[in-house]
Amino acid sequence: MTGSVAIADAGWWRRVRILFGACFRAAPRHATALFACQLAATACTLAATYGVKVVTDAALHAQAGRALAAAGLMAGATGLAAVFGRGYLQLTTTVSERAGRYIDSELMRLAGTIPTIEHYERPQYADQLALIRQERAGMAGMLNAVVLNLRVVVSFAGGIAILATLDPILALLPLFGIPALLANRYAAGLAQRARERSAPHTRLRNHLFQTAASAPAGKELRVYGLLDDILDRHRAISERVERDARRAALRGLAATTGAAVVFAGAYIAALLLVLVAAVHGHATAGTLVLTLSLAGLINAQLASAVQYASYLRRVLSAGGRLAWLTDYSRTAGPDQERLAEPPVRLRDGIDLDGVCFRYAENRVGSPEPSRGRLLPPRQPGSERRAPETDPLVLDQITVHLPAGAVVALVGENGSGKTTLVKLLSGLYRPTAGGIRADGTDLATIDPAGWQRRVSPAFQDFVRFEFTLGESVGLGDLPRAADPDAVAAALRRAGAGELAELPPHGLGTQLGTAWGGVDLSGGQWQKLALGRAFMRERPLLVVFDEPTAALDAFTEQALFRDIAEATRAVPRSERPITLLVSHRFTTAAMADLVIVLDHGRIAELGDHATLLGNGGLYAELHELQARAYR
Ligand SMILES: Nc1ncnc2c1ncn2[C@@H]1O[C@H](COP(=O)(O)OP(=O)(O)OP(=O)(O)O)[C@@H](O)[C@H]1O
Repeated sequence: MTGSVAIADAGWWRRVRILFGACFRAAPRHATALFACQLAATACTLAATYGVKVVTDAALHAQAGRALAAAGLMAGATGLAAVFGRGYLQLTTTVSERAGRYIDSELMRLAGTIPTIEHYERPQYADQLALIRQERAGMAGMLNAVVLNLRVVVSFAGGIAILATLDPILALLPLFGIPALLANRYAAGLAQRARERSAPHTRLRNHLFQTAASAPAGKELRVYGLLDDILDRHRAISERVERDARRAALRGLAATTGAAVVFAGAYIAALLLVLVAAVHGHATAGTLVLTLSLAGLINAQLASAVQYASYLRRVLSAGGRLAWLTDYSRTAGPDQERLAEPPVRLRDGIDLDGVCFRYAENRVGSPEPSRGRLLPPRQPGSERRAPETDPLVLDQITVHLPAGAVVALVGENGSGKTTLVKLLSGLYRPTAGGIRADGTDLATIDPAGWQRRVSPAFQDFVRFEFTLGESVGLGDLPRAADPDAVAAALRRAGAGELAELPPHGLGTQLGTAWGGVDLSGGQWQKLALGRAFMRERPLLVVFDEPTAALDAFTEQALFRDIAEATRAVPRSERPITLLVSHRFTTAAMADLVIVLDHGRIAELGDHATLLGNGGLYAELHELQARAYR
């Protein structure tokens, strides 16, 4: 394990390389042309500025030919600067769009390749991701930011060189711009820190907005009359964010205004110097006009430098987050070289050996190792540091899940069933203890490989608003476009009739937001079940209450079919089937029932034995049976 990963770990040079790499990889020709255009435009602007002196002096000395030629060259240089400037703008748009697309895919890839899901629940990680999403458009402007700063540097250097030829003292003028640059750096730092401080509040504000503006929450908002409450919360949190940003902006403004006054004083002094020299005949009128133009150019560049330097800083700090995410996704995953492939078939089964789990690091307010740092998930062999005070959600779970068995997991709300399912699916790693598949520790098996051999139907399944066929076919991407495979999976999920859903059967678009069809809660659940049936040779099939929206009889029939279909396959070919349900008719079909109570195994055995024991299982069974009588 490489330890914690911090934003500050990514040096400036690395950030530049990452973002430059994105721009040049996304649009190599356009990026090169963009550079050339901006440099050419800058050179033309400087040439046109110097032309002012030549034209003025030639006119005053009645050198009409020289004045006309210089004016013609000036006009040409100005025209060319405008053409290059337009070309530059066009190229900037193209490069930014393509680099933005490239960075978006990179972000999706990085966030999605971390094999476990613990990081999604860590506040610090969520804040960083929210900031990355906010700043991702800015990252694509890296090339633009560099080129604009380069233009400022070239204009400055050119301006100084020309001023030095007029009077060496005038070359000192740009030095008075340094306080402005420092003040800008200070102001940008203040604004950045304010943004980082506000990240959790901004995230909450976005959540409130999404809640108030999204369709799924619409029903409860109306029925419970929650809108005003949400608006109040949104207003309060927004004011807090804005107050912090305003305070930082005011302090920054005070610093940059002071620095601007310093430059204005130097500007006036330079003009007086040339004016006095002109009055005494030591400088020509052309020199005076050129000094005026150059001082104006430098002043404009200075204002731009302040803006562009802060733009570059922002882009680079966003680049730092991208570098952080790159490192985080690399260190969060296990060492690929030491990983084994999952077994082809389970011969013995899955053993849980003293498995403990706590969500310690994910809790809001859990101690941070250090500012801005995140601990990657535990690697094999290293114990996670979790405060002893945090409750264990799973405590000393030791059980053997025999190969080919149908196992039911029952227990009251919050007893740890879903958590156990996620551990078995390789989405979390145990805080202590181990899980072994045919004797091999899951921590040493490639998590992505293991997850490819798990067929899950989760309680909080996703409603993929694609076509109906795609929504089911996603369960096994290589066969996603095979209508026979999709229809068969739907039949196994007890939803064969959905294959004929009007108007286009499997080709029917789902989701009214896309002009498609909406399904009932139960139908959406059956699609999620269908996805779980797509995989051909899973080692573990998990149904984590995917039938909560189905009536008891449908659920019973469905699980009976699943159990029968499983048992029809030779035992050596069967996956382990894990059923999580609150209905005891379902548990009765299992070979083995695990009763969880407050994260511990309360009872273990088959339905008949557990009923005979007269323990928690029998008690809950009796309660439910009474409710149905
Ligand atoms: N992401 C999380 N972060 C922190 N705590 C969590 C998280 N998910 C679950 N918990 C806690 O872990 C405990 C077990 O939750 P789990 O979802 O595993 O229970 P369950 O038996 O599946 O419940 P249910 O029957 O209601 O689905 C609960 O106390 C819950 O509050």
